[in-house]
Amino acid sequence: MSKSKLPLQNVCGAEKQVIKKEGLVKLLRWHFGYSDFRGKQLEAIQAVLSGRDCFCLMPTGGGKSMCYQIPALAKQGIVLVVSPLIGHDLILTAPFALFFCFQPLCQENQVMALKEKGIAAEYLSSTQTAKAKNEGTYELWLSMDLSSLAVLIMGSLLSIYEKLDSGKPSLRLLYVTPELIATAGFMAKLDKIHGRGLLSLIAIDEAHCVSTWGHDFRPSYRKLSSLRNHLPGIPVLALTATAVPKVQEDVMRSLCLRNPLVLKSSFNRPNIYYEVRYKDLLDDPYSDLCNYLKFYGNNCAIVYCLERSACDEMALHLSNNGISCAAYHAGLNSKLRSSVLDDWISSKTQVVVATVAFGMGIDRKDVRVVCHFNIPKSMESFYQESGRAGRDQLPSRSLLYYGVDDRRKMEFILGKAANKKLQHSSNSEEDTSKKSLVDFSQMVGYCEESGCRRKKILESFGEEVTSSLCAKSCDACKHPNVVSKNLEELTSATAFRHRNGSSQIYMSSASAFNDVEQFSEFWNRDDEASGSEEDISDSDDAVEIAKSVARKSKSSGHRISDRMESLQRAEENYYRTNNNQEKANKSDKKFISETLRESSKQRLLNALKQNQHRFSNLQVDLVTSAATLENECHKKYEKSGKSFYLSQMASTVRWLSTATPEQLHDRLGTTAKMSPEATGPASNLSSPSPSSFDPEITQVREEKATSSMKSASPVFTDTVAPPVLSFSEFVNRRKDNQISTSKRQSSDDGVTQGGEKKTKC
Ligand SMILES: Nc1ncnc2c1ncn2[C@@H]1O[C@H](COP(=O)(O)OP(=O)(O)OP(=O)(O)O)[C@@H](O)[C@H]1O
Ligand SMILES: [Mg+2]
Repeated sequence: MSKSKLPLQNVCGAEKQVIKKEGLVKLLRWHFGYSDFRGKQLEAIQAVLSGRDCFCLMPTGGGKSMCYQIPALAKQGIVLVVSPLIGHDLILTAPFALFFCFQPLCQENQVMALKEKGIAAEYLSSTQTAKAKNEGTYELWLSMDLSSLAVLIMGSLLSIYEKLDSGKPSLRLLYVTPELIATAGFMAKLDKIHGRGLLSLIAIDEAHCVSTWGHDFRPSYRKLSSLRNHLPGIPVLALTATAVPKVQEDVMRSLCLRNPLVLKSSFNRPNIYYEVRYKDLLDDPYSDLCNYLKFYGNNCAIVYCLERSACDEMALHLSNNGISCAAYHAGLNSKLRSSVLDDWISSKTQVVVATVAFGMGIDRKDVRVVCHFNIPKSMESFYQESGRAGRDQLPSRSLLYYGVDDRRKMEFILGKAANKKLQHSSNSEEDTSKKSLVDFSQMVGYCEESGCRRKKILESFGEEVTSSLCAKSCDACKHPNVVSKNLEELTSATAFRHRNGSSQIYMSSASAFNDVEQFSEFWNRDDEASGSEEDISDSDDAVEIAKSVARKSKSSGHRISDRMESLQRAEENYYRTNNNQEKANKSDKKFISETLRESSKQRLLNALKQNQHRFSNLQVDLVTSAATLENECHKKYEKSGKSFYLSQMASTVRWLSTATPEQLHDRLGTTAKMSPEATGPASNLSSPSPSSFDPEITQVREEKATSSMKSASPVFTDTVAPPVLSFSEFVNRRKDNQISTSKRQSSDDGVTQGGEKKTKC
């Protein structure tokens, strides 16, 4: 509902004087309905209103936008808000991307929300796209040659420019992208507006993007450094939620802030409970996640996976288990993405399974669970992504599934990216290339070291805290015994894999990663101007999505406490079972139950089904094959115990995702036959053979087809099958490994943080 304006003179008096709190609170209440300012909001607002630069670090969902929205209402003039594009949201080549660029949803979203409140706000460029779409001219745009297109776009921009040029523009907030700032035309416009004394503040949101040391560096942000000299006398407000001390300094220097007021709130998100579960110790991580999500009924969740194909597979698995969910990633066409998002925002689906490209600018406040099914690339990314939970400040959860193979895979990808960067960069950039691996090691520490998880997050941002701050709201503080038991098991169960060559799966198959597109959604952002097809949000999506967000986002607050209670109970049960199991294990550590064996067979069967498209030339009965593989593991590890059996099981499941038909054939022995056309190399794997007809396989294919899934998982053509060692071989290797582990630990002692024992395997 539109509201009349509060007279500005009552709020903001003479320049360079501290603006009284009462007047600002009045604006906050009047326009936004909030009773008081949060955290450092008031200080930031007062600083910029008095003409001072300000660097403001506030946690995710902390309310940074308010720090420039209130000044826009309290003082005459226009507030220029710069915020980034989403990942690779450009579909056209650079020059036209400036105009066609798909405005961050946060801009669209914020502008619409502000307009609904009667606050005059605009964003430049995608307004034209939206208009064109509404007028049915969008298709026409796409078919036009570039010069006519440019003329048309420039014409459309004029309406906003006209507003800016009018004697006394009523505009309060103007949202733009850094790319637009870098153009001579727009800069000239800004000069004019500034010359007429109409610019009151420059706000740079997500300011960490300016730093090559930040987790989300964007070259276009670098160009913002010229703003300070170009527009003298205008205060600059830099805002971010994720910047370690080094990045903070880099941001302030790069943006040429002068004597800024530096405001740092704690990064702590007290309403988020942090937990890590270990894939290598779970019978079936997929089922575990299913059970976890089921406790939430219809609550809202995001599950992040590393690859698009993994998103598809996970979404299929969750759906098959009765969870309403859908996959969302850049590999889907824009219509499908739009409808997936629409359904999630309107609560038609409960869970979105997505790559990390999903989330930025989607201000759904009531996300109760954020799950990372693969380890994120850095603590900053993890904080930002997990921070999408509980923006309404209500209890929420972050759950990370950690797997040793995932860690190796990520190390490989980051290493490869760093090498690639080094080849194309100067020596001065060498440090930043290596940085990604250093950042990642922090994330590994979060998973593999004991001690409070919250403390680790906060310390990674340079914040010193005591564990008591956590108040048992992470698994390590709430269930320390279970966590240390898990870490011990993880160490012993995976130690031998260090030496038996399983890491070769990634190291020897570098060619398999040539399909970088698979991963570029999370690491290739510094390539913005390339016009990559990695557009997670193209124009029509952006407009529709933002509208949906504004229209349909509804909180289900009153049901949350009930659900949190039931989750609490479920969690207690989980740990009780775990504790009981620990006791049971003490009495008979080696026991591998029939139930466990059955679920292992099922797990192998699922893995075979998921990878069946690559084994299409192999004549096998899937159920028999699963049983053969399970039996092989059981024979070898029956006497050595459950952990080893589970570890081998996990290893075999992963091996199935990379093995060639020949390798599987060799391992299955007489239970499998190669069809005649399979005698050549793995080149014909993707063409289904008529002889491979199997109703079960066909059903899986159909399911995949109907859900528009792509069988895009990378094919590792030269993988090495992990040998199933005999028990004596295993013990010998383990002994060797323990010796090398103890050597490594003694050399590590000097660098172990906080006196905590390292449990890296
Ligand atoms: N003083 C306040 N009192 C209550 N709610 C507030 C206050 N200030 C902001 N909010 C609300 O908090 C939510 C998060 O705000 P905002 O989007 O500005 O967070 P942010 O710090 O920019 O987060 P992110 O880092 O994720 O972008 C919004 O719904 C906003 O309306
Ligand atoms: Mg924000």
